[in-house]
Amino acid sequence: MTETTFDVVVIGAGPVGENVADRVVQGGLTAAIVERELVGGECSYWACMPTKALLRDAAALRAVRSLPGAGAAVTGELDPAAVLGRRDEFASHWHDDGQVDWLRGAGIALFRGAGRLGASRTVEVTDADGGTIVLTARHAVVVATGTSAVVPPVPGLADVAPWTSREAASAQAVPGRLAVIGGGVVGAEMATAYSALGAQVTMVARDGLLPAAEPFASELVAESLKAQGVVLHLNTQPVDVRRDDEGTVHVALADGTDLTADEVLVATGRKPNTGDLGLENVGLLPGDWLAVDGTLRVLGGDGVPVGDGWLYAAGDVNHRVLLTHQGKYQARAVGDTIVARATVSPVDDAPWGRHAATADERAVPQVIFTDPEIASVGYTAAGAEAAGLRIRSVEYDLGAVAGASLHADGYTGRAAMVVDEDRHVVVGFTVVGPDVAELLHAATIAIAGEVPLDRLWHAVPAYPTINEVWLRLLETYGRTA
Ligand SMILES: Cc1cc2nc3c(=O)[nH]c(=O)nc-3n(C[C@H](O)[C@H](O)[C@H](O)COP(=O)(O)OP(=O)(O)OC[C@H]3O[C@@H](n4cnc5c(N)ncnc54)[C@H](O)[C@@H]3O)c2cc1C
Ligand SMILES: NC(=O)c1ccc[n+]([C@@H]2O[C@H](COP(=O)([O-])OP(=O)(O)OC[C@H]3O[C@@H](n4cnc5c(N)ncnc54)[C@H](O)[C@@H]3O)[C@@H](O)[C@H]2O)c1
Repeated sequence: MTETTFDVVVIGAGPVGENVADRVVQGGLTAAIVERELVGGECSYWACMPTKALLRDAAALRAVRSLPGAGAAVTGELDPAAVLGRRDEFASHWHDDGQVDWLRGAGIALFRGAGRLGASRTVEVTDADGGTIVLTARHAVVVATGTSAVVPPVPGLADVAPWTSREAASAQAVPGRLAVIGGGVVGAEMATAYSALGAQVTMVARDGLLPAAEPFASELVAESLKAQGVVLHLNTQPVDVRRDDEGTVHVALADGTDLTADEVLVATGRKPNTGDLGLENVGLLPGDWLAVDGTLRVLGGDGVPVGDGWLYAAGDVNHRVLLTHQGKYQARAVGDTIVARATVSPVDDAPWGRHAATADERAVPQVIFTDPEIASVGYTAAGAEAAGLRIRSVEYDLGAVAGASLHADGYTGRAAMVVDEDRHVVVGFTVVGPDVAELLHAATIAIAGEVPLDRLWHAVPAYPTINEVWLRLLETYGRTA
């Protein structure tokens, strides 16, 4: 007979659900995971990995072409079919056998089907044939069901079979003309990728390009996209969309412009996968984001944990941070918390404690893989001021750093360091430029470690690396002691 009672039941086998289940099993509990599509989730098949595979070849080509000797060795153009083929490998050809093997090896029971919350501590799983099974959790149910793309209610848009991030990540051919609606991270990365793959790309960015980034970083990406031939329509939005008999999509914008394209990508944000999760059975509204407390227990409308605190939510679905690495960080914290509570051990949920996901508020790193790349962690200057911090922000021209000028001819980039003037620690860092992604972790450590500025002077960057920008930023700020 199939076992149906486990210490922990996790709904959603994306990167976050997998890590929660693994963590509780490592802590000595039993775990089941419920998945309605592919084990590995959005990130593995339709988000992080395939989109970065779409971007990587063009980035490598740009790097080579920025050097006269190496550039002379490049005699051909990017091969889109080879790029798409390598992307297919990174998406495991949309098969999850490898991840299922990993679950088995980790001692996690997999139930394929859609999970719905039932009465206290139960999850009903409905498989593809309509069969159902009810799982019971002794200690906790964790919702890690992620998000889906939002398609805004623009007249005609839903009828033209628009691409969402899923189609952009998994397309088997490059369209001749691609219209991108949305100037956020998905829109900017996919405009970069498809433009390099040969599409004529038009972007509609209602709130400007990458509005959450430092303005100098967004501006450099906008300039670069334009230089690549991408047409940007900023601060306007589509008001009507239709596809004609020849298959061409017509997008009418609020400013009176009419665009034409072969495909239209909608990249206007995400909604939580909670519409059919049985939230009504625990007193919550279907379709809502799941609000959580400091240990990621789901809160009811009264701000009190649902039931006696048996329901948790981690990853995108709790709306804290929509990034894989941050969701996996939450997974480690929530997994350890569930084990601690199950074994009646102390829970350390004080800031930076083992069971608190404090970095979600203060030290979230992100790399946007545009050309140039934007790497940031913590606050932007505007974000810090909005949070009420007394800050000073200093900037430095990255092209003036010896390591950067060596890295590529005509290297263009910029960095900013946001300092909390009351505590003399770095609370934000942004760098934009070619190949800056791998620079980021030093800043993450400085912010999460709250390293005093005086001590940062003793963290000497090697010469001649791009990391010397740290020294230049400190010199621009000036010594405090
Ligand atoms: C195009 C794109 C590119 C991105 N690139 C990056 C990047 O480079 N770096 C980064 O850090 N983040 C990136 N992200 C964000 C990243 O994909 C998410 O933060 C991450 O996938 C969240 O993980 P998760 O486990 O919470 O949810 P998901 O990965 O969405 O997994 C949730 C899983 O739950 C399953 N599920 C949902 N409902 C049910 C149910 N009722 N029953 C059973 N199973 C269910 C789903 O099928 C899915 O497998 C990107 C996002 C997009 C859209
Ligand atoms: N490299 C990475 O880390 C990476 C890559 C891709 C996605 N992600 C994550 O995925 C999440 C989703 O990304 P996203 O780009 O879909 O969302 P987003 O929230 O970053 O951007 C959506 C954009 O769409 C615009 N918009 C909304 N409605 C619109 C309309 N009707 N017309 C025109 N524009 C409209 C908004 O102004 C906004 O700038 C992000 O939170 C991001 O963290 C991360």
